[in-house]
Amino acid sequence: MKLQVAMDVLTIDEALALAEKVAEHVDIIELGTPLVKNEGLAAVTAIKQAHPDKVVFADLKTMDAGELEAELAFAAGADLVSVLGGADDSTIAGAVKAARAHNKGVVVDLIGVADKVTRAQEARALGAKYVEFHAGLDEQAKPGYDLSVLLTAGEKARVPFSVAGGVNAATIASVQRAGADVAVAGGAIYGAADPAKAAYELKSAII
Ligand SMILES: O=C([C@H](O)CO)[C@H](O)[C@H](O)COP(=O)(O)O
Repeated sequence: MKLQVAMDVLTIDEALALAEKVAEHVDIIELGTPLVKNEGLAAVTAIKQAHPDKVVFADLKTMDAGELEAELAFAAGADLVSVLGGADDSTIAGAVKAARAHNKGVVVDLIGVADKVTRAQEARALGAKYVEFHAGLDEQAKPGYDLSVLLTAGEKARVPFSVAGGVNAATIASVQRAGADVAVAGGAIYGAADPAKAAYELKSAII
C-alpha cells in the first residue's frame, strides 16, 4: 500500500516547505483542493519541479468540463487528478481521455456519493485508475463519524481504491487490511508537531 500526503495548506511556500519535510516518506504528494483554489495550478508546477520523482496528485475535485480541467492540470505537471464521483459519466470520461493523451491517471473521488460501491465500479469501467473512498473534513467533524464505513465499502467494491478521511497512525493498519492501494493522510501529517516524523511513522506502519 502506498502513502499519500494530502497538503491542505494554502500557499505554495507552505506546500514546498511541507513537501520538503515529508517527501522521502511518501509515495504520492497531493495538492489539496484549498491550495489549488488559492494558488492555482502554479502550485502543481512548483511541487512537480521540486519533486520530479514523486507522483503528484492535483485534488481538483472536478465536477464539470472534465477533459479541459484535467488537461490543464496534466500540462501543469500533475500525474493524477481527481474528478468527483457525483459528476456525469461524460465528465469522468473526458478527464480519462485527457489522462490517456498524457499517459497519466484519473482518480474518482466518492465524497458525498450515497452508493459508493456501485459508483466505484462504474468509475472504474469509465477508465478511472482507482477510486477514492473519502469522507471530507466536514463529514469527519460530524458526531459519530466512523472511518470503518469507508473501509467496508472499499472491500466490497473490488476495484483499486484509496481511503481518505482522517487516516492516522491508529487507523492506517486497518486501511491496509481492507485492501486499499493508497492510504491518504492529511491532518495526521500537516497538523503534527513534527510532520516528517508523522509521515515516517505512517509509512513504517505499512507492512
Ligand atoms: O481531500 C481532502 C479534503 O476534501 C480537503 O481538501 C483531504 O485532503 C482529505 O480528506 C485527506 O485529509 P485528512 O482527512 O485530513 O486526512
